[in-house]
Amino acid sequence: MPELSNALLETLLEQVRPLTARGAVASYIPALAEVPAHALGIAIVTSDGQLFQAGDAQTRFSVQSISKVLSLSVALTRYSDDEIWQRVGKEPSGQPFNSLVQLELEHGKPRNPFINAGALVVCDMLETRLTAPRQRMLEFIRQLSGTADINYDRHVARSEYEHSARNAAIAWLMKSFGNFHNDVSKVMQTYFHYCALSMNCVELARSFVYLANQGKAVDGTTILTPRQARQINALMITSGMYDGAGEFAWRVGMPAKSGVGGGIIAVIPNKMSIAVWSPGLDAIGNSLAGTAVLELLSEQLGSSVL
Ligand SMILES: NC(=O)CC[C@H](N)C(=O)O
Repeated sequence: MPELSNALLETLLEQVRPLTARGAVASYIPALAEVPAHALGIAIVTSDGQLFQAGDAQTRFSVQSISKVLSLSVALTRYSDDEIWQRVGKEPSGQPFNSLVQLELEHGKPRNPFINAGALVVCDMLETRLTAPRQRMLEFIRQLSGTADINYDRHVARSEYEHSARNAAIAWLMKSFGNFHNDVSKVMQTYFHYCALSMNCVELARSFVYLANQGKAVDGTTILTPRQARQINALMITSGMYDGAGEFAWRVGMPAKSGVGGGIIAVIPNKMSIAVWSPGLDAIGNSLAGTAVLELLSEQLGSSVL
């Protein structure tokens, strides 16, 4: 296995760079379409704290659905397992991330916490038990990343709120089944702010080390139990890439979570956390070049979980 180095990561980025021209930047949230389409970055933080990076690893972008892992993690510290899993499932959806069809058929219980419906239920739970859920998330991510100036991109959050018909439909449908307890627009605002967290690859890779390190953050603090960290990794393998989870597992073989901002966070348990960013998306909404970099990396390292 080759040694990890910044030079190795540079080489991988150069190999996939042509793909940055092929993906489509998300435009259904207008503010997301304003990003530089050809950006490409990667950062790795190993479980013993080494950092490797290449390309646009220090440019912040909208983490979008990567935040669904963070909100679930906070929920796991405030709710018992039973309370969470009676309201949201653990199965892959096989459907687009913002689909309504399955939700109607399954009586308002989302398949998993990593599709929009599931994350909205998790935000609804946080709204019930936290006095200031937005502030709590900022404190959480600042602690995980060791970076005090991480913030929400209010322009992106507002843009999402102005184009929220589908998420609102999802939330109201769940409310009609009794699986949504708080005010819909209040919870959506929290959800959109979480999606609008603005972070770079280095900050993301550092933050998600807790999933590679059995629940312990970079600074050694316990965030989750080893069992909870393993369970989140399991959910990421089966549902982190939406209806592309099977293809992604086949190509890359790592637990991962994508966002329509073009970021992907991936984990090799007990070894490292990896953040990649390239805004061009495939038809499912996963970063095209980002997936390709992770595929090359897993081949190069000969190391994945599968
Ligand atoms: N896949 C994503 O990143 C989707 C998140 C986005 N904020 C939405 O709700 O549609």
